[in-house]
Amino acid sequence: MAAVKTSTAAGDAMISIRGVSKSFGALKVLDQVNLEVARGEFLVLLGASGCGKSTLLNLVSGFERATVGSVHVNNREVRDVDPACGMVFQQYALFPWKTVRQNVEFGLKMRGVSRTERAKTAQHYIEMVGLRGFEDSFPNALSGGMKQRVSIARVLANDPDVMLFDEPFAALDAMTRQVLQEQLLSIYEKSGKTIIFITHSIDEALMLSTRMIVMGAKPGRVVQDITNDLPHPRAAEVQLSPRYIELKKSIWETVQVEVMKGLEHAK
Ligand SMILES: Nc1ncnc2c1ncn2[C@@H]1O[C@H](COP(=O)(O)OP(=O)(O)OP(=O)(O)O)[C@@H](O)[C@H]1O
Repeated sequence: MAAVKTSTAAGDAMISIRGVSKSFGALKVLDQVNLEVARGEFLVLLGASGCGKSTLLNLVSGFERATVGSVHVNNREVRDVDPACGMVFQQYALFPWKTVRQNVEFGLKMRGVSRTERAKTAQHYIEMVGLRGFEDSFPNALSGGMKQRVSIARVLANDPDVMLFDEPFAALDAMTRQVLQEQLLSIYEKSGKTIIFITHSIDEALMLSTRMIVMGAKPGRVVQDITNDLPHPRAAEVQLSPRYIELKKSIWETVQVEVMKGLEHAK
């Protein structure tokens, strides 16, 4: 699959997190995180609840600033909310008073893209996520899975360098989740976007990623960095392969140790 091409060669990092620590008052949430994400990589962040995954994503998107260290996206230091990054949240964050088309067009309208051009772009992405026929529907008439597809189309329409996903499928039922995983995978394989994706599901991480980071807690830091070399294009059958099971076992052991440590701390 030509678009799935990552490189960690110096200077080719799309995202550079350098010596980043983050505290909220007295609480140190991240400690000395160093992470380079290559252009076209699909990086999944795993780790116990509260280890700082969302905080790390918020630092990349510019919603938060590091206490120490710096974050660069496409060679530019992140100092504010950055249009180079598109974010998809667990809760859909759609405008309830706008139709599907208006939601998808929103960022383009803000950037002054002409009416014809944005209608064309919105239609392209609405169809890509399988929502043809729902252009004029309002969010409250859509299922959770459909709303999440609108969120994905909206981010894609803005054509960001980086797409950030904070547990986007966590609230969905298992079947819808699998369909959306397959759609996202196919979009990734075609677009070659750089992605950081948070999940609590090791299977979701293995299905989607090219690389997985397990974070430890208190304070949050990187404890395991694994390349996911399962071949693309991926389908559900990959879960039966010996390599899948080997990778799953390795991650599971680390995640389990970190979760147990978290529970000990909480006593
Ligand atoms: N704005 C904030 N102010 C104060 N504390 C915060 C803030 N944002 C996050 N925290 C704290 O930082 C820690 C890490 O939170 P974060 O949401 O990054 O973890 P997480 O790994 O994404 O958790 P989960 O998997 O449960 O979503 C938590 O203890 C949280 O309470």
